[in-house]
Amino acid sequence: MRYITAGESHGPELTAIIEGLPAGMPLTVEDINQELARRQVGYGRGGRMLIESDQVRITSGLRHGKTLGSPLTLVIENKDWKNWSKVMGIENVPEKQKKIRRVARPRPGHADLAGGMKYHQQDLRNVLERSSARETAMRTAIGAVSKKLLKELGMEVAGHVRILGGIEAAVPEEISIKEIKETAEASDVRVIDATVEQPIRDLIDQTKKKGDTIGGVVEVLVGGVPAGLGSYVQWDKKLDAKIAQAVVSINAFKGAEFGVGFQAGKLPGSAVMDEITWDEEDGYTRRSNNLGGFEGGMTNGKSIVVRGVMKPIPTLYKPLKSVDIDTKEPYKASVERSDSTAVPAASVVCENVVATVIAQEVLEKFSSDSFDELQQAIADYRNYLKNY
Ligand SMILES: Cc1cc2nc3c(=O)[nH]c(=O)nc-3n(C[C@H](O)[C@H](O)[C@H](O)COP(=O)(O)O)c2cc1C
Ligand SMILES: C=C(O[C@@H]1CC(C(=O)O)=C[C@@H](OP(=O)(O)O)[C@H]1O)C(=O)O
Repeated sequence: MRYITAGESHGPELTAIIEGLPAGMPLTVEDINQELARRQVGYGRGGRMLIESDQVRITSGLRHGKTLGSPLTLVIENKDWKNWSKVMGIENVPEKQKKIRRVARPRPGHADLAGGMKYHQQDLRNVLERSSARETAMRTAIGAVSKKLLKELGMEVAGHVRILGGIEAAVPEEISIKEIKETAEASDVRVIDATVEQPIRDLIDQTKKKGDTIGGVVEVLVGGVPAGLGSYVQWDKKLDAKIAQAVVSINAFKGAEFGVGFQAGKLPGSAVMDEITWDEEDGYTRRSNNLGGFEGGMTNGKSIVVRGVMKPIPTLYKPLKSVDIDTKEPYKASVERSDSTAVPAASVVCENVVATVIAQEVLEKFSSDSFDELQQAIADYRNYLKNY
């Protein structure tokens, strides 16, 4: 399965084409819209989320609720476009009506300056329009399709906020598929929970008042994943590495860790490796899951546990020092309307990019021209693993 996304933050719409889905997979617009709505939650977001109410339109690849195996095209309208059409000027705008809203004072932490240098742009709006995290709405839509595929094959993906601006949330010690199912069912609540808690709201309010921003850590859990997805035979076949790339590709994400993660650098081997056991019912298993479900770049049958760290939002209402690219004089950075924090939304994005990578891996490993063929192949493989 491969895909490409397109669209500017204040352009008319976001688009994606996904190719390589099996034919005959059940899918509805609601499966995707539900996920898009989850991404829009969270206290601390700016005015844009009041304008958008993301809904997908499917324009190819689906017929009467089932995929056709042909490219699936997804479209999400930017409601804000109507306020920006004269600034964006995609269609011919008469000279007199043109608006520019040029950005010439790059924001530290954003793509503005490096992007302007690289693409020879003197209006940094030409950079920020595409580098904006608006694009994560479409990656969430693609993830929703992936999640649907995984769910039909017995794999659950859930995500939640672990840390927001230094305030920590609790998680279950041992993670099993049952717990992930519960987490998935409760995940809307848990995603919202992180910011409905008064101390966190207070922190966001205070931060906003100071003109500052906050980041955090999100966690994604994937249960029901069979052992043997990914491979050790070549560096670019390692599934944990592919997931790490997907996580760090989310705007503002600066790192990924699995299981005990960076703590592994401080712990003895006895507290990190997951001892192997066997029983009649399940075959091989482990009592612990310190390695987050990966050994040798392959899933080992335990739940995948991956965390990503999101830096604070770079646009500050109390702007940081920057330089005007015309005069080279020191100036405060430009301020575009902005979020104070977007960690709860980003946890939904993280779930969805992880789901996409796993779905791609499943489709690569198993016969998948048709969905029933894929279901059979996974059932046979699970049976094989049990008897190994
Ligand atoms: C859901 C989400 C919402 C975001 N909202 C904003 C925002 O309102 N203002 C802003 O400056 N950055 C925002 N960001 C972060 C920037 O898009 C990001 O920092 C920027 O593109 C530079 O990329 P980098 O941080 O990965 O280097 C958001 C990120 C995500 C995931
Ligand atoms: C539009 C979204 O996030 C945007 C991401 C973003 C950025 O710089 O990354 C800046 C803001 O855009 P605007 O300037 O239009 O308010 C956010 O609202 C979204 O999440 O759908």
